[in-house]
Amino acid sequence: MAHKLAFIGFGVVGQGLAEILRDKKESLKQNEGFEADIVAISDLMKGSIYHPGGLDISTVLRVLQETGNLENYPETPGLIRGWDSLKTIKDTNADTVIEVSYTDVKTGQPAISHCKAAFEKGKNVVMTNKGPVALAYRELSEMAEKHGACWGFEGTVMSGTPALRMPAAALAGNDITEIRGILNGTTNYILTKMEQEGASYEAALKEAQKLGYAEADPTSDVEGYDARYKIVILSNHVMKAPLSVGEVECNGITGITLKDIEKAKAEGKCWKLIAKAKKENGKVIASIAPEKLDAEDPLASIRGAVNAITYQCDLLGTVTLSGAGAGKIETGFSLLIDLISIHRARQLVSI
Ligand SMILES: NC(=O)C1=CN([C@@H]2O[C@H](COP(=O)(O)OP(=O)(O)OC[C@H]3O[C@@H](n4cnc5c(N)ncnc54)[C@H](OP(=O)(O)O)[C@@H]3O)[C@@H](O)[C@H]2O)C=CC1
Ligand SMILES: N[C@@H](CC=O)C(=O)O
Repeated sequence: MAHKLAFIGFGVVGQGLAEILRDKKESLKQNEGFEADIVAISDLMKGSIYHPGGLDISTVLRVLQETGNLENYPETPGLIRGWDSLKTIKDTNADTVIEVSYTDVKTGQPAISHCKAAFEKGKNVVMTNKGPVALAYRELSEMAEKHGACWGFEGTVMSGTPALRMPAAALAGNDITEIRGILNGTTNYILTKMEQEGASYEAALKEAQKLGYAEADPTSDVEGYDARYKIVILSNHVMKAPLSVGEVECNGITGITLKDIEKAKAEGKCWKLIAKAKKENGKVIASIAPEKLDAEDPLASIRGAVNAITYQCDLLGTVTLSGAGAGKIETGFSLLIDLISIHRARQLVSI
């Protein structure tokens, strides 16, 4: 049976997943037995459409590209327009909510309410929005479990690179005692552009925004708040150690000038925004701060919007993973892998 999806938010990442579902429809069916219908999309400014029988993805994407608004989706018998996010979550026939609205760095809202509304209805949530995972991990995990729903959030850390799934699956049994990484694509892109091309901070940030890497409010990226959310998610989910956002010391890259970068380069070093979490006496101590790295540091060679993370494991030693940290298709893929996992679990249950 095809999964029925409702999108809350339909910006860069939402459209990325829609493109993947359009372009890989046949191979996903053939290789995974996976089929999905987008039944609803509710976006703040781009409008809202719902059809219980499914929307035509190619038409959705074309209409949006040509007119910028979903209200121009052609009239079809049974089509409903104008439902807000909560009504879409509660009252459509979707079994899974794709939460890709913006990340609010202070309250995590309205995305936390979106998750709660979905779980109360027994609906799965798959999301790249970091707010709910960083601010309400425990409450939402318990709620999902209580209502028999799945909660996927691979894309909240390092986009589609399996920074959460890899340790959970392949490093299970290890005690992960320390995590260190470059977890924000926008800032790494900016620092790389400044270092390699002498670009100004402002020009590099503008490019990162154009490429779809930056947050709706890029202050989140450059001040380190986005990386702070990610280290909190890693601490709670991967290290199984409760850590709240307020406990993480946080400094961004706004104080780093072209002159600092040139100076580091002359010393054979480079500036990176480093996220760290370390278990100490049963507690996790975490921080976000720019660091001047030696060329031999494994994180020094990570360029552009690529991210990297090192897990210190008691049984396996040091394991480093690198890959995309942001981007339309890369992050769209993170939602797809969560959906495929739900699909595989559903298959196992029905055997
Ligand atoms: N871009 C990336 O590479 C990555 C992004 N993320 C996260 O994924 C999420 C989506 O990112 P991205 O697609 O880039 O962001 P965008 O800003 O491109 O898209 C977010 C969309 O959500 C809409 N929106 C905001 N609030 C609501 C609401 N209450 N109800 C319905 N729609 C709403 C916005 O509407 P409108 O603009 O029309 O007002 C916008 O279209 C964010 O939380 C981000 O932190 C995570 C990993 C990587
Ligand atoms: N703005 C974020 C997007 C992914 O989380 C980043 O640049 O890493």
